[in-house]
Amino acid sequence: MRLDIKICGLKTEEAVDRAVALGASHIGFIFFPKSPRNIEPSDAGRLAARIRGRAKVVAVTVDADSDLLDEIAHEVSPDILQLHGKESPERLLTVKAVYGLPVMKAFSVREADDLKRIDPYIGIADRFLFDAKPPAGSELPGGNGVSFDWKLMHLLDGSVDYMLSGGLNKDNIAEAIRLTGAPGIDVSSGVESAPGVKDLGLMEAFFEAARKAEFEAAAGSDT
Ligand SMILES: O=C(O)c1ccccc1NCC(=O)[C@H](O)[C@H](O)COP(=O)(O)O
Repeated sequence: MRLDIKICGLKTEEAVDRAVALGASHIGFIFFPKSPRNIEPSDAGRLAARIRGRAKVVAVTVDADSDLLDEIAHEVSPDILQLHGKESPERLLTVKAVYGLPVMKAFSVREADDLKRIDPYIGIADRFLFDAKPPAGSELPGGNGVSFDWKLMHLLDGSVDYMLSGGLNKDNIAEAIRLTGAPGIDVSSGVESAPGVKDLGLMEAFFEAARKAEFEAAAGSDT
């Protein structure tokens, strides 16, 4: 299976076009006003229209109310909703029923016990995203550019579908793929020159490193 690569927090036509040209499977838009990557639903809708059908459009929200989700559904027509707050399993069931969309539930991880928190969501979330815990004082639940101990992923049941996230960049992605065998990876600040500003050169280097590591992992598993 080809490795899924999600680039998150895009705000410009140039960045969206390049990410898809580089082979991004998922493009994430952030709907969280405190984030430097926040985007208005109408602007995200225009960017999403450029790439529809070529990459999955992911709407990232944090404990969003129904008004915001309605607006996103109407303006953006995302393929996937990423819930990056403290949404309960019941909230996921409601969101899935109302919008008829797959849901990727984000969890922050520091230690083994953090992975147990997914148990009530199994069979409800369509996919998980494992991110690092935000540093003390951060107002953002994601996009902090910090990693967690990737070896913890070995504790997961092999049937759990997930994206590995948190502090990934061109220099560490090969090791992250090698250690985890993750089916998907997600990056935001590791391909930025400043908070919220995507760097096309860093994006290219990230893809190159990730695809090389993917190839090497596949070659290794054949021998
Ligand atoms: O990126 C943000 O600003 C953000 C804000 C609020 C909730 C989620 C957010 N990002 C979600 C993502 O999927 C990021 O790609 C993920 O946290 C990894 O970010 P990074 O460590 O910067 O690569």
